[in-house]
Formats: sequence, C-alpha cells, structure tokens
Amino acid sequence: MTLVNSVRLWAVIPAAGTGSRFGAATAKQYLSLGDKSVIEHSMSKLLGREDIAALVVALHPEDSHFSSLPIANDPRVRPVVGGAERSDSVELALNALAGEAADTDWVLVHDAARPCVSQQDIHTLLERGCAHAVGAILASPVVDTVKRSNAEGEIVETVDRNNMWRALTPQLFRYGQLRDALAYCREKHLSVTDEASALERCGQRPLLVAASHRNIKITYPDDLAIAAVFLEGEQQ
Ligand SMILES: Nc1ccn([C@@H]2O[C@H](COP(=O)(O)OP(=O)(O)OP(=O)(O)O)[C@@H](O)[C@H]2O)c(=O)n1
Ligand SMILES: C[C@](O)(CO)[C@H](O)COP(=O)(O)O
Repeated sequence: MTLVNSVRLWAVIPAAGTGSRFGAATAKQYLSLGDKSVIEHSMSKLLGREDIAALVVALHPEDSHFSSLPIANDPRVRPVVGGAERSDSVELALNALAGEAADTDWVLVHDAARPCVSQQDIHTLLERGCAHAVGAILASPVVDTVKRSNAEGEIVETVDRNNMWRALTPQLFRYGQLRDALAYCREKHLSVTDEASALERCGQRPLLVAASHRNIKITYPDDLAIAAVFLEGEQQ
C-alpha cells in the first residue's frame, strides 16, 4: 500500500469495554493469551506496520491495567479515556487526533478483543480500502443457515444468507468522514455497532474485504482457548 502525497495512516483501538458477556473479574482484553495479554496481541498486529503514525487506545475511565503493560511505553501509543459505548470510545480516540490528523488521512479501527487478525488481512484491507471511494472493512461471509426468531425463541423465518456478511475489524475510513459520521449518529441517537454502520447511516457504501475466519472476537470464555490455538499456529 502506498499512501500518496502527505496522506497519513492512524490507528484506533477501542479497549474501554468491561467484557460483561465474558464474565471474568478482569476485563477480557487484559487476560493472558500465550506470552502476552489479548490487547497486546491486537495492538502488536497494528504496530507491526511502520506506516501507522500513531495508535490511540481508548481505555475505561477506571482502567488500572494498561499503564503497566510494556506496550504502553511504545512511542506511537497514546492512551485516552473511552466512553459508554464502543462508538463513543472510537469518537473520543479520533478527537485526540484533532489538529494533527487531516480529514483525508486514513484511520484503521481495530477491536482490542480481536487478537488473531493477520498481517496479511490488514495489508489486503489497506490495499483495497485506500483504493475505494469510502473505505473498507474486513468481513466474513455467513456460512450457517440463519433464522429469525420471535420473542418465545421460535423460528419465524429462515433468512436468505446470500450476500450476508459478518463485520470484523480492522475497519478503514477517512479520518474526517468517520469523525463526522460518528458525530451525526450520536446527535441523532442512531445505534452504531461498528464504524461502517455510521458511514452507512450517512448513505455511504463501504467495501467488504473477505478475511480469515481466524479473526474472532473474544466474547465468551471458549473464544480465548480458540484464539490460543490460532495464535500458536501463527508462530509456526
Ligand atoms: N464502551 C466501550 C465498549 C466496548 N469497547 C471496546 O470495543 C471492542 C468490542 O466490544 P465488545 O467485544 O462488545 O467488548 P465489551 O463491551 O467489553 O464486551 P461486552 O459487550 O460483553 O460487555 C472491545 O475491544 C471493547 O473493549 C470500548 O472501547 N468502549
Ligand atoms: C465492531 C464489531 O467487532 C464488528 O463485529 C462488533 O460490532 C462489536 O460489537 P459488540 O456488540 O461491541 O460486540
């Protein structure tokens, strides 16, 4: 990927969640996964790229773990306090780059809870996303039969899975466009569970880039064991 003229690449890691579905005493991003914590794996995947100017990590207001991690001393890492929702955390991280990032610069947003993203998928996302008018996200085609239920948990229909994708991260957008889209959704009280949905709410059509099925989000305890197997495979 070659960035033209003075366009720069920034990274944001939302890491202010509490991991309520995981249910551990410590937020899931700080749990051990092989030789380091989940968040260190996720951050290292981005910091492995020299073209990232800085990485802003959004932390919970009561976070007491991050500052003791070796990666907190990386000169490109900038911690900020995140918000109540993931989208608030991303917006606050983008605000921390105001005055430094240009509207046309690119930003990669990646969940702290996705430690298994591959360098190859990040590379492909950048190649294809920077060539697209809006930007792009890593995604995975739905492979199971999909059902819609009623409130009683009964099946009311089988949903056509053609053209259905699961959204993953990183997601790549222009700094100014992402900032404005998130602000618009916040002001209008529109639900936004990923960056692409904010852009979609503004009438944009980001590109889907097929990614490895290994790029799981640590959500439930079983995911940690699966991620450990995937990361072990990476080192071989
Ligand atoms: N207010 C929030 C909520 C989530 N996140 C981050 O967004 C990513 C994806 O969110 P998710 O997997 O839902 O994490 P949690 O919110 O921690 O989990 P849960 O929904 O189970 O509580 C995680 O890296 C999480 O730390 C964040 O930065 N700010
Ligand atoms: C951004 C994300 O990981 C894409 O799948 C997902 O939307 C995060 O959602 P969550 O509800 O915070 O787990």
